[in-house]
Amino acid sequence: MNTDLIARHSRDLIAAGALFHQRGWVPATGGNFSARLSSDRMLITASGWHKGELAPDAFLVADFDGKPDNPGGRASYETLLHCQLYRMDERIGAALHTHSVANTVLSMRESSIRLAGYELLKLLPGISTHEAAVEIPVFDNDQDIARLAARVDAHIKQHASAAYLIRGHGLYAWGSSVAQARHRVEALEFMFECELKQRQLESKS
Ligand SMILES: CSCCC(=O)C(=O)COP(=O)(O)O
Ligand SMILES: [Zn+2]
Repeated sequence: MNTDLIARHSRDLIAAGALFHQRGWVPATGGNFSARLSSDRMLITASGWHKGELAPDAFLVADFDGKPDNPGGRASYETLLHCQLYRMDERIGAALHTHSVANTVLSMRESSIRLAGYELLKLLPGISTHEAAVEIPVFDNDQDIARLAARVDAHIKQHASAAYLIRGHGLYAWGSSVAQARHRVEALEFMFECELKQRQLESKS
């Protein structure tokens, strides 16, 4: 296994966790992170770690069936959602999952979140102007992660998507690298906060 790549991904994912924790997007032990290592392996957070306090031993290597190389390891409970992304598109290099107030509240109210007119939309794939709109789909939560991953897979293969929400749970976003996935999470969380504030203003007027 490429130890340099593991070290670099671990460092970048630890930094992402610290930033997300500072922003309040990964409370308690919520959230999980991964980065591609090869055509059939990823580095993924072990289950139950606080994502603001990750250390190099918080990660394990697993295949795209979610099976850890080290049989004693316990990968994230949501590992199959990461596997779904890496299997779907070989260009995906990292996937990040957050549990923010904004993404959770919005996901409880609507079946998809329309983001339109934002400059930060340009962080999402294929968008080069604020004069654009994207629909972020919302999937019903499910403790059966294999079943949830199958629903996500079927939908995203039909309707290309930059990210998705799970109702009452959180955001999944991805990119070609940890840096790109992190920038997309930051852009999406910013736009979700704007949407939440706009709805609050609308409800007062
Ligand atoms: C304690 S939050 C419930 C599990 C969850 O949604 C999550 O994102 C963290 O699970 P993990 O197994 O990856 O720590
Ligand atoms: Zn979660």
